[in-house]
Amino acid sequence: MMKKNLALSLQLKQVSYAYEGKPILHNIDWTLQGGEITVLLGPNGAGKTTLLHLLAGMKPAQQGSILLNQQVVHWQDQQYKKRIGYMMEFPFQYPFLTVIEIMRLIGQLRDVPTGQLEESIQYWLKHFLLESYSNYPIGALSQGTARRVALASQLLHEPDILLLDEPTNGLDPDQVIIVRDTLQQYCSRGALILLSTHIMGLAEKLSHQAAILRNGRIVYAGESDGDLESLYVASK
Ligand SMILES: Nc1ncnc2c1ncn2[C@@H]1O[C@H](COP(=O)(O)OP(=O)(O)OP(=O)(O)O)[C@@H](O)[C@H]1O
Repeated sequence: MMKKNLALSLQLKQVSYAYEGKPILHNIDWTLQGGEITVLLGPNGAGKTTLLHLLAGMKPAQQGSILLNQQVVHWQDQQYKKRIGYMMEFPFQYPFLTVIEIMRLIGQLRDVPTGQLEESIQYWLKHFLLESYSNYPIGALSQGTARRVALASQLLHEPDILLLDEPTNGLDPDQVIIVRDTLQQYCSRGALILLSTHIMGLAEKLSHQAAILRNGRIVYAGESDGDLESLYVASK
């Protein structure tokens, strides 16, 4: 069993968010810890992606704040962003770039030194069985392959906070296992991992902590060693 990394925490304090006046997240109070995988569950439209956007610094919280190790972080803080890997639900907007091109681009944007970047790219390509696709355009890949590229791309700068929006969508069972094992290994180094998923089996196998978001409110947050599905149903 991995150890908690008490030196790393991410906290939402009274965070609210609305789209065009329509409230989506309501006064969220929630703390995530390094060395743990936390899973975020909730029905379609509950606000999971919006919450991940706020943690990734893609947009500012309209009320409340986000704290890294008890210090408030500004949503555009570049030092904060360098510590984050964010695998989005629909990750790639550049279908004509090849796998290696997109990985280089993302690594460069994250300031990974060139030599280290090439080494890291080769490591993760091999790890996710992607070597034979390195010169394929992203747009020519299956959904599952593209998602593995997306995850590999977010690990190049070795972030200690990893946010993942439905990371196993479109993956076959073998690939789900590779992703699961990768996240467990990565977490055991002390990283903080938060993923949203609709797949209860994955959530139960993978996570240490779980939260259930319904209508923009966290209705459960705690350890996920029990029967998450029953908890989920009971939280309606
Ligand atoms: N850019 C936007 N403008 C207006 N409304 C939005 C925008 N993005 C999301 N919403 C709305 O906010 C609500 C929450 O969306 P969000 O994507 O955060 O939910 P989710 O829990 O991730 O859903 P899913 O499980 O379907 O991915 C939804 O009602 C959605 O329609």
